[in-house]
Amino acid sequence: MESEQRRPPTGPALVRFEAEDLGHGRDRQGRPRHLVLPGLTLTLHEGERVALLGQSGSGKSTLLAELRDRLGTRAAWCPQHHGLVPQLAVYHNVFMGRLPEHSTLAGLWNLVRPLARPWREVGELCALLGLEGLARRPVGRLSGGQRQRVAIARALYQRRAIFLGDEPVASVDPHQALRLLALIDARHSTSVVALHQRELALSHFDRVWGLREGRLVIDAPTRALTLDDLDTLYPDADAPADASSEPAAPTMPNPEALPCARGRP
Ligand SMILES: Nc1ncnc2c1ncn2[C@@H]1O[C@H](COP(=O)(O)OP(=O)(O)OP(=O)(O)O)[C@@H](O)[C@H]1O
Repeated sequence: MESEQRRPPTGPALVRFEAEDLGHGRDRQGRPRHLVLPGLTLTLHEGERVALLGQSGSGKSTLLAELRDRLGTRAAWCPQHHGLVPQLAVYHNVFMGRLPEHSTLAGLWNLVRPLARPWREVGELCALLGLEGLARRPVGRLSGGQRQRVAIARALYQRRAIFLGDEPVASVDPHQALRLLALIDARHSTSVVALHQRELALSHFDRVWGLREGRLVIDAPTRALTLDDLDTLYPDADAPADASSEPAAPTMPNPEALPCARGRP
């Protein structure tokens, strides 16, 4: 199990950024108006499971949006705020994951009267995600954790090779987070998942991308990293409870020691 979780990536590059400026909006030269990640150099390889870390505002969603653009229909997408329609039932929200694949008529018909096959498929996914019996319930009447699982079900329903998730396990307990990540892994050969649970990043993923102040400061296999390395991504985190001691200055991982400085393993 351990070796499976930490397998080194061997697949070809799926997306490569080479000193690229990522941000929001475009000026006349096609450069971002609001620059978030200047000069980003990064490669996503097929077969990798990547944890994307960094404090709020560090650019995780910006990077995921760019990956999503480049990967197009190869990637399933689970957005940060779920993107669900609260008035519609769980079934319809999950079905919308594949709406572009259906004709307009089939899509509309299915809203009124669910078609047998998607009804069965969505029901199976709901059962896997602990949402049994909720297919007809409007999403607006679900708990935060249940909504999160509906958003994951919708992404799984897309049946893509790659999974991109913006904090898809933020509202569930650690045990459930592991279960959900296992379901995601079982259905996708490659994933990039933004999250804040550092232990989970080290225990579950092959690689960490760590963003801080507009820079990719960690790009390393998890086996080469410690929790202390990941702590450096959160300079604004609360000081230790022991008020008598001087707060320790944040220590960046030694760049020479990190595999992103040494090249790929
Ligand atoms: N549509 C947008 N237009 C302009 N600036 C934006 C836009 N979306 C985000 N930003 C800015 O880009 C920066 C990075 O935001 P981003 O959402 O990528 O961070 P994040 O790491 O995902 O944060 P969080 O963990 O809070 O979701 C922030 O300064 C944010 O204000």
